[in-house]
Amino acid sequence: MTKKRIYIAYTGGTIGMQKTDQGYAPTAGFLTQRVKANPEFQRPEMPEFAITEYSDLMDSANMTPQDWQTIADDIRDHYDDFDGFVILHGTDTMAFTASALSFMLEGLTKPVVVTGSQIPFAELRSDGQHNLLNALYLAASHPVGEVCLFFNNKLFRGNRTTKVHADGFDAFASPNLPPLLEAGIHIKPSPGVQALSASGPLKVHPITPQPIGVVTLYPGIDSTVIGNILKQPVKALILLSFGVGNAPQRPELLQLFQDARNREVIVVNLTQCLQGKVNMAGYATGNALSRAGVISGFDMTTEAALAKLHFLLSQPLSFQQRLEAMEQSLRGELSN
Ligand SMILES: NC(=O)C[C@H](N)C(=O)O
Repeated sequence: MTKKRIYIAYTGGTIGMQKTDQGYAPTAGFLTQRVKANPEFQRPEMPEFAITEYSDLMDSANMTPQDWQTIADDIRDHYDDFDGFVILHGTDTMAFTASALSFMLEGLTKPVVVTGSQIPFAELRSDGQHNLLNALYLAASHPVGEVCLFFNNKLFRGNRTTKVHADGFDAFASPNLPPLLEAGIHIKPSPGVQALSASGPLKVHPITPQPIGVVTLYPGIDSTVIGNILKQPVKALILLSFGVGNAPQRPELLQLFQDARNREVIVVNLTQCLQGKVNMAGYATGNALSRAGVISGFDMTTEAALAKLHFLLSQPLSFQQRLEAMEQSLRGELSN
């Protein structure tokens, strides 16, 4: 049987870092050489793979929407020649990149698995070898046609993930959707969780930087704080509200949201709780937001909503079309 071929795009992150005087930083050539020399990656059960190391290896804290575009274009350029894709990426903004790629890659029928590590590949007790080995193996043996994130034995839908641990191996969670697969002694799907199924062809959408505000509500927050964010040239605001989508019911605050809507600024309501979804019909304090033109983000993560807003604002759509798309599931990113 011919072996599957997987394309590895190495963008940077701790997985390939070495210690420097200023702390960990990526080093050109180092990870690629270590992976190729590691016999585990050459086992007969493993797929063939090719590694492309990006010229500007980065700590993912430095990633921008232009970098999301570079990765998406790279996948497009190699799409026909490979059976699946593994993106090696820093963990800090991995959930943002996985979310952005999910929107940019429409009609995906091959797996794109984003992974990385908390300890560099070359160090003692690194989770890098384990994560990369599993990501490669799953991309070849369990080919789901969607953008996933693999970390610590779980394959998640990428746009459902969030980084929840700064220094533990269990760094990612998918609070509102169980993992697609869990890799224990056996590799098992989660009951009731269906992978996405597109029929292709692949279409890569452009994404450009967009001015988007994010504000976390807190008791007694002054309306001018929010008013000032809305005064900037923002095109959208993510409101991280209380509970099922509640905010202080103050006339001047509600007026700010109404004015934003009239100026065609998208205001999306997400809950600041880790789990559960926005329901603005639940309480008068949430209902007032919806009457002021705030739309629901349901159970999207902040990362998914931020990436989706970038995506929608980068497409030639009307304000109304963007509002509607925000409240619909485009790539399995929300349940409404
Ligand atoms: N574990 C990591 O990869 C963290 C690193 N700062 C990054 O995001 O690139």
